[in-house]
Amino acid sequence: MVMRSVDLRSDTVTRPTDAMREAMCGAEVDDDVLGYDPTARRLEDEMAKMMGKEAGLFVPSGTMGNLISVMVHCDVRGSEVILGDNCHIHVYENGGISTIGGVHPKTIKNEEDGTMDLAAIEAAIRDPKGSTFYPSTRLICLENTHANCGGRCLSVEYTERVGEIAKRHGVKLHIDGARLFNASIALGVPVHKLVKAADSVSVCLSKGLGAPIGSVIVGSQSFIEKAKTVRKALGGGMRQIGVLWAAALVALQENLPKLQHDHKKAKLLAEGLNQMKGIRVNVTAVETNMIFMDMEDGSRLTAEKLRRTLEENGILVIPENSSRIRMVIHHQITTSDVHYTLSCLQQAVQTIQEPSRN
Ligand SMILES: Cc1ncc(COP(=O)(O)O)c(C=O)c1O
Ligand SMILES: C[C@@H](O)[C@H](N)C(=O)O
Repeated sequence: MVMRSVDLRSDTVTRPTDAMREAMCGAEVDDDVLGYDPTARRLEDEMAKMMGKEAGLFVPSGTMGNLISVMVHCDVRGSEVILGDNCHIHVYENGGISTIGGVHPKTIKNEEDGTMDLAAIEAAIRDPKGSTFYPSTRLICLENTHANCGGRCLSVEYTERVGEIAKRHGVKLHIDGARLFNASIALGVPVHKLVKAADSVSVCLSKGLGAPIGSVIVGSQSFIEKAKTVRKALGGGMRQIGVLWAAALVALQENLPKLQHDHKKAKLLAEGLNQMKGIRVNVTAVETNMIFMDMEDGSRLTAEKLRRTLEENGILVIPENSSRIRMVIHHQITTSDVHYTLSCLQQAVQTIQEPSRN
């Protein structure tokens, strides 16, 4: 019997569509190290235009996009970057900005909504007069949407305020925009407005947009030229990348309009989960495609028990910790998959909490 499969582990799990595979087969390509792959160039220019920046550069992953951006902005020894203590760059990128980039992190507490307190950001900027002892602050990093805060969106107003602080102190601003398009759709704001204050942005096409691989960093022409050199040094210079970018172009056309449906399905799932005994979801905090499902104390529910039961029903999720599960909606999750997940979870919760009844 073929087991139904519902993969809620992340929006990075999507498979290329037939249209993407077709585009990959017929992609126009060239050596992107010795010159410019024409398909890559087309998408880099298109992304830069969408973001309101001068230029763009393909990178194989969002991790590399962030690392390159930090290394270009912090190209002097003793540089320091201000970033959230729960942001992807600090938590999930192997400490690359320090171990590879040689950049010192100065973390500030991420609030539940993904922001960092504005006063705390400004207070964290080192006084240049103290340069005998202190690292020198060269960059502030934001993350929009904020993955570890449950896909929360940073507003234009907040981003502009951080940009003003950065400008006031001669510091650059980078946005990890892995899911920037989700923020744009959720807020009803074009992406170029969300990143106007940023000197650089890293945007993933391999997340909600459903491309099989790839991110793009955008910024000034001179920033992108330096980024290209750092990308090569990191081994990210690739040859006929048009094969990959062709899929990303299709993803941009096919899936951008679908993000709003991902958000609606996330809300539907969150509301259904919240009805279950022993389960708690902050439904208001579900702004985009991510849901954090918490098990209440005394509920006899654990993330591992639920993960295992769901897996037995073909539903894949990732526990955040012993009493929290993350679920991420993407364009290959149907509304029927959401209902199936809810009914399997309802059954699991009942079985675990009232074993005598079954
Ligand atoms: C917010 C955020 N930034 C960056 C990344 C890194 O992207 P990649 O997995 O392509 O390295 C991810 C996850 O993948 C992410 O969720
Ligand atoms: C786990 C993390 O690296 C990935 N960005 C995700 O959200 O799935």
